[in-house]
Amino acid sequence: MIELRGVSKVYGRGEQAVTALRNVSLRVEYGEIFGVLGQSGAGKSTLIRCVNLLERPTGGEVRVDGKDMLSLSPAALREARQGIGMIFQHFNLFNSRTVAGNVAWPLEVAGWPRERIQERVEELLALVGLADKARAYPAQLSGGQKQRVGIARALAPRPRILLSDEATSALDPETTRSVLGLLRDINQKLGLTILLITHQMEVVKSICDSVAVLEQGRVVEQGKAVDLIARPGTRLHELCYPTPAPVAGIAVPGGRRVELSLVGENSTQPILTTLARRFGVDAWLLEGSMERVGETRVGRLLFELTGPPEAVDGALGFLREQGLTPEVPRV
Ligand SMILES: Nc1ncnc2c1ncn2[C@@H]1O[C@H](COP(=O)(O)OP(=O)(O)OP(=O)(O)O)[C@@H](O)[C@H]1O
Repeated sequence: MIELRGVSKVYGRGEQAVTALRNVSLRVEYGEIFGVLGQSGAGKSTLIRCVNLLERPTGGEVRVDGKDMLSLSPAALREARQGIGMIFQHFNLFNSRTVAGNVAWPLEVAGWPRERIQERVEELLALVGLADKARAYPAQLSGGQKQRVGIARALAPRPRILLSDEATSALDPETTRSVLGLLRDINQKLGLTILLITHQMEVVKSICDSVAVLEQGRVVEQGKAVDLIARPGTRLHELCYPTPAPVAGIAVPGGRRVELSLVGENSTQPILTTLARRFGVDAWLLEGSMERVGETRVGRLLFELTGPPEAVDGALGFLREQGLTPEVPRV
């Protein structure tokens, strides 16, 4: 488990001082994939580097597996870092080493015997689907393959935690999907806790269990990804479903605008026809989508209801009874 409590980070001093993190608190549970989403300059890299102390926070507390990282001796910190792997946007591979040599590197540094290293490297290359590339050099690999080597190298010393610093930002959408699939796979197979930073909503939607939104060094929202995405009014919901200008301009005369989030089982009900049949209202669909957030189906419908006011009220009451909490947003 990773816990940041009131972490701040200021680079430089006096007039040159830049505050990168302001009183950041977050908690990553064992075995989950936790995403930190933010725009460029929000402080994401600083935050993730504060976990393994590649950056030392200016204030606050960093706990990893219950250990107070800031109070560790240099030797104890080196040992703690063995339990925390890291992968990077630009892979950071050694170009003069083969794929196998790159994966072996942390094990050589840790003093593993040669035969065990070879065995472990073979196991890892099989895990990331690169068993046939052991003797290739990074220059001979695609971006996705390079990131797989990065992942194998990070996993070599059997860490319990993996930090991912924009690991898919330099990859095309299809390769991104396959690398994210691999991360989800190792998360499930190895019970690895993953903390990742990203500016891509797609990354959050496809693999994150929990998420924190970082803006100007502050966590402005934190929780389960599905809950935040499905709840109108949250930052994540707005980022997922920005109301397009043409829809904002449409108004059905006398209509009540309704935004409905459908999660899990609710997403499989014929909700609009039910409203029409039971209450005699008309539903004018403005926008709708249905997608997956992790393993859960999440849908969103934006529509206007028309009909006698009692019928429309009845329809809204029915939606509330179903636990669908219709929100009526501003037009
Ligand atoms: N070593 C440093 N010295 C001074 N300022 C820094 C340093 N590293 C980062 N900063 C500043 O801290 C703020 C947060 O930077 P950080 O790199 O953590 O953000 P980020 O969200 O990761 O951005 P990006 O997505 O562009 O990498 C920025 O204003 C940046 O200019």
